[in-house]
Amino acid sequence: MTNSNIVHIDLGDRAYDINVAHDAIDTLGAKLKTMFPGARYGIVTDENVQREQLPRLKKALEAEGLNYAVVTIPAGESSKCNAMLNQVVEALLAERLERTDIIIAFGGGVVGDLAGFAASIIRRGMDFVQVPTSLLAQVDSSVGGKTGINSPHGKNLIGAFHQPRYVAADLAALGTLSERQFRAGYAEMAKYGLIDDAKFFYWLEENWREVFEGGPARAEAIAHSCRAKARFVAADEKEHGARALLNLGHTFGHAFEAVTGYSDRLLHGEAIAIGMVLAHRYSTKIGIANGQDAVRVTNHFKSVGLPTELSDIPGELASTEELMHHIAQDKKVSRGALTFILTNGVGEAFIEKNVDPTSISAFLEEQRN
Ligand SMILES: NC(=O)c1ccc[n+]([C@@H]2O[C@H](COP(=O)([O-])OP(=O)(O)OC[C@H]3O[C@@H](n4cnc5c(N)ncnc54)[C@H](O)[C@@H]3O)[C@@H](O)[C@H]2O)c1
Ligand SMILES: O=C(O)C(=O)C[C@@H](O)[C@H](O)[C@H](O)COP(=O)(O)O
Ligand SMILES: [Zn+2]
Repeated sequence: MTNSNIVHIDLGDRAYDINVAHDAIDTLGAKLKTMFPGARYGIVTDENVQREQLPRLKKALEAEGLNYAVVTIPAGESSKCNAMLNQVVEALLAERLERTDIIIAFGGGVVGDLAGFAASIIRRGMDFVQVPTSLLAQVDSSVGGKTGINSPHGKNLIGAFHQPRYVAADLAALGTLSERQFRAGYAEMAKYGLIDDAKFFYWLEENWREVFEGGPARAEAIAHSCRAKARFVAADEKEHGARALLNLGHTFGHAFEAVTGYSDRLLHGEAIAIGMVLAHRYSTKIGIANGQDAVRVTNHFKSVGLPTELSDIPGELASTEELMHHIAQDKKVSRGALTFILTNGVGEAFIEKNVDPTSISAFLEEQRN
């Protein structure tokens, strides 16, 4: 792992940088002033981030004389919905932001996905900047241009690819994030190791305590994750191929989020942790992975305090039939056939098309017991 804190996303005329630094918010005003001379800013944030981190961002913008308006949404996954999208769009229009002004998504993945989608449709498309303040958003959602909202029909079913112009991942902002939210983000970080970087997963097994504590190990792990995501996005921006590997654990996980009502009963990262364990177990069941890796992943996630079992999902679990109903709405479904990200072992994930739904349903039934 290198020490560079600027990660470049190589996307031709849509290329941009991620600045991973302790002062990424404090230096943002000067950066924006250079990138977007004369622009006004529409900051979209949630109530927690407004309370804990907005004063820093305001100070950075005011120091450069930048003009801004703030739109605040309730915190949590339930805000990633059509009604809130509408409110945010109307609020930004009421501020008379012009097409050449800039939207700033200031918060976790919920704010990033929602504000990014709003930016993609307001005045047929405005530029936006991501300022991710949760671990999950810093290592995953702020990078790559997937924006959108949930539908009662399924997770992230309404959205657009819309790349940010810049990402400021401020390490100091993580100081006010709760431990549960940090753990949820850690699941997406570990995902990069499980996909194609076994060395990184083994490193995390050894160093996760330091990553949780903060300091150089955390900074290194976040920058490493951004470089991994940058590689997948640059190679396959709109998920025609290898980018689907970033969906490891998500076909199961998104169904768990849907049946728990997109609520804080189960956070996205928690759902994905269970989903990744299940992807390893299913791969073992069909004889393509050795069961030791499924146990290894389960044990690591248990050590950090992440859920790994269907029984870890709070409340009464929906029927297998209902879970399969949501799995059938996955965006990777094509001509009615399921696609899953399966694995030959840690760091050896691959895309499997034409997965038999009855086999997944039987597997989920087994996992309930
Ligand atoms: N677009 C993508 O590529 C992508 C990738 C992964 C996940 N996602 C999406 O991201 C969302 C999850 O993101 P998330 O885990 O960041 O959830 P989130 O946005 O709900 O943030 C988690 C919680 O932490 C709070 N918070 C955030 N930063 C804080 C800080 N610095 N101090 C105090 N509190 C803080 C928020 O208010 C919220 O309550 C899901 O909707 C998921 O689908 C998108
Ligand atoms: O960036 C991607 O590509 C991902 O799949 C990252 C995922 O962690 C993220 O949860 C994403 O929002 C899922 O995308 P979806 O297309 O399955 O909704
Ligand atoms: Zn995810």
